[in-house]
Amino acid sequence: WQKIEAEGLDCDYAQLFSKEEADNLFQKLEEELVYATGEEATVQVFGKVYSIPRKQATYGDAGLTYTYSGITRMACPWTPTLEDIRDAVTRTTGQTFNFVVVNRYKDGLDHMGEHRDDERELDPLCPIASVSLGAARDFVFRHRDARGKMSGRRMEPVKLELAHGSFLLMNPPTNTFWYHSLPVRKRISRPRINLTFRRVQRCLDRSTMAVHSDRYGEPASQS
Ligand SMILES: O=C(O)CCC(=O)C(=O)O
Ligand SMILES: [Fe+2]
Repeated sequence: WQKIEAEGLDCDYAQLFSKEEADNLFQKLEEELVYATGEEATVQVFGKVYSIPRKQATYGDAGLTYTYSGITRMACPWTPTLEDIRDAVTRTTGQTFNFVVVNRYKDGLDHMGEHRDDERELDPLCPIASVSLGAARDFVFRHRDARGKMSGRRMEPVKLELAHGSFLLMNPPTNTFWYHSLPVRKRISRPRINLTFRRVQRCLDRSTMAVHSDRYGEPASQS
């Protein structure tokens, strides 16, 4: 295990699967997973609709939904491979998860803009567990007070590479103080699948849900 720490940032990183296991899981997920299309493959930013620069799917326990960037996603029922990975993550962390967000990046042009996973329906005490399969990609954390020209503080971003078969545990309060992104990397031609296991609380009053506007994918720094 590798501990990744900064002020308000607390993560653990490890190689969870061997290359053979990870190859096998990637292949099975390519066969099993169905990605969102239509309105579910879009985000809304200040009322404008954008398609996301990657493919996305949500799986989890029956009846769970998850709202971000103005769109409510229904959980599809767990697939056998997602259950296997979820159970491996639970054995490693001692935490249970009822939901997973899947992101598939077809190559280095697909990316995810800077955001926090701070939706109201997430259990704030539960870490977010991120499993990466396929092409290794850079992952960047930036402190909320060190974003943009007018930022009050100079704090170095925290950068790491998420390898094939790797596991990143983002512990509280990381998601309160740090934004994260998966920047464009033009030289990468192979696909990557990322799974973020979460604990979602049921039946939140809609009026208490945060509406998010910063996840649609830009700006992304270039390699
Ligand atoms: O692909 C990744 O590693 C990041 C995914 C992510 O941040 C998210 O799903 O919220
Ligand atoms: Fe995220």
